[in-house]
Amino acid sequence: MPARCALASPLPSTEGVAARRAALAMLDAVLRRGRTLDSAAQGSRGLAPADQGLAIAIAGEVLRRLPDLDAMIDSATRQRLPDDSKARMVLRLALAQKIGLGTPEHALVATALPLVDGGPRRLVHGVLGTLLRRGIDSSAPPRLPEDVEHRWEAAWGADVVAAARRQIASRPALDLSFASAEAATAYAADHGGVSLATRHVRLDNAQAIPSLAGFGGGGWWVQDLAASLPARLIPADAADVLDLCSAPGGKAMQLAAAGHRVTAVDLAESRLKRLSENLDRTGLSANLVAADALSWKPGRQFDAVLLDAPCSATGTFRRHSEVLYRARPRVIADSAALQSRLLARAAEWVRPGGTLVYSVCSLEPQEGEQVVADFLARHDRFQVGGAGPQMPAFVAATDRGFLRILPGLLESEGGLDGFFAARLVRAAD
Ligand SMILES: C[S@@+](CC[C@H](N)C(=O)[O-])C[C@H]1O[C@@H](n2cnc3c(N)ncnc32)[C@H](O)[C@@H]1O
Repeated sequence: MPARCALASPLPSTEGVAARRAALAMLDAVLRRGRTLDSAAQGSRGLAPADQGLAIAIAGEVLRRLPDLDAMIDSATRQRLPDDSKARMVLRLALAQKIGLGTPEHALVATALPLVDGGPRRLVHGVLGTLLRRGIDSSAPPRLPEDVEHRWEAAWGADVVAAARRQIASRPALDLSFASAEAATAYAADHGGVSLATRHVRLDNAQAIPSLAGFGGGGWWVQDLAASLPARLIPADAADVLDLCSAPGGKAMQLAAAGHRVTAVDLAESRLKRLSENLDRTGLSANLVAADALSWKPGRQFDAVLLDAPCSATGTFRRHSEVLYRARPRVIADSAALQSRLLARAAEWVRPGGTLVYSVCSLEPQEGEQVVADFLARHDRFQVGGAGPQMPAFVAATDRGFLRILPGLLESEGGLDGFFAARLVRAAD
């Protein structure tokens, strides 16, 4: 039997309320105003670090479990609460803490009710009490939003959707990319990590990144293993490489560490500043250019061009679950249109016989396979080049020669972000 909640006497303390209030503000910014959780969290910088961390954790749990939380709430109300009503938001917050953070029931009630003071306090109290008394079964992995499940099932099949549900429920491992292969192997051995590819180490720990061994030394940077794959498509002998849409620079650092001469272009000055700081920390170098890739003219062609285009980022749904709510069909279509323009532009800077790599951290075929298929239909001097010799063995090219990383791959090792990449080779003149 589930424990009964002492609903008649919620704790009088306001301890923990500030964190919940901040979580509420973050969710409002994300769900109503389309912000990312990272940027919404900037608004709570005045909080004590522990409270801010708790607020982000609670908001993250809500975003991971929203469809299930809403189904629970709807099962306990006679009239459906509007999606953006405060009562629904506060109930989501409380239930997510119960399921995802194991918060005791008396603390849930005590921290939920002050959030609706002067508002629907009785309603929230009643619904929460009903649900807690009924008992919350969270044994099944969370469902993704219905439209996303339909879209991904049509594109990738039911098994991939089931794997995505399992992935969103679990905390992703931390992947580090290293400047040197030897350093990665030694780090994995010394710090209990696993190396799943050259220059890669996966750590299964939740330490803050700056407190990890070697952070100050700059021998590594944080980069999901899937995000490290596109740079591995650049041929080792390409001396002069253009990295378009480069910031914050995970791929630029890989390229610089592999010995390529890198020109890194990005539109956003603030993000280029982060790239510059990342290069400083790692002791790597690249020529940085703040420019719009759609209009910038480099004045020469390159041995290889990497275009890691802006996208819906739905492949990062494990760590940034809000992407599932932002990636509406219109957003995906607009994004695909921009990607097509950027890819056509990038192709102009590839020398005859050179390589063009296109990538997106998206699970939408419209932004991956479709963009490249449309490009190839209009650019007969480019052909698909396949996975190439630097790819880890667990990655196989698809029938069309593309790389497509889906939920379920390496699941027992902790999985990867969803990703798409294609290596295109320009015919020699
Ligand atoms: C997916 S992120 C790139 C991540 C980066 N390649 C890395 O490995 O860290 C996309 C980047 O494209 C940049 N961007 C968007 N539109 C652009 C444009 N028209 N020209 C240049 N950069 C652009 C954004 O500022 C953003 O930094």
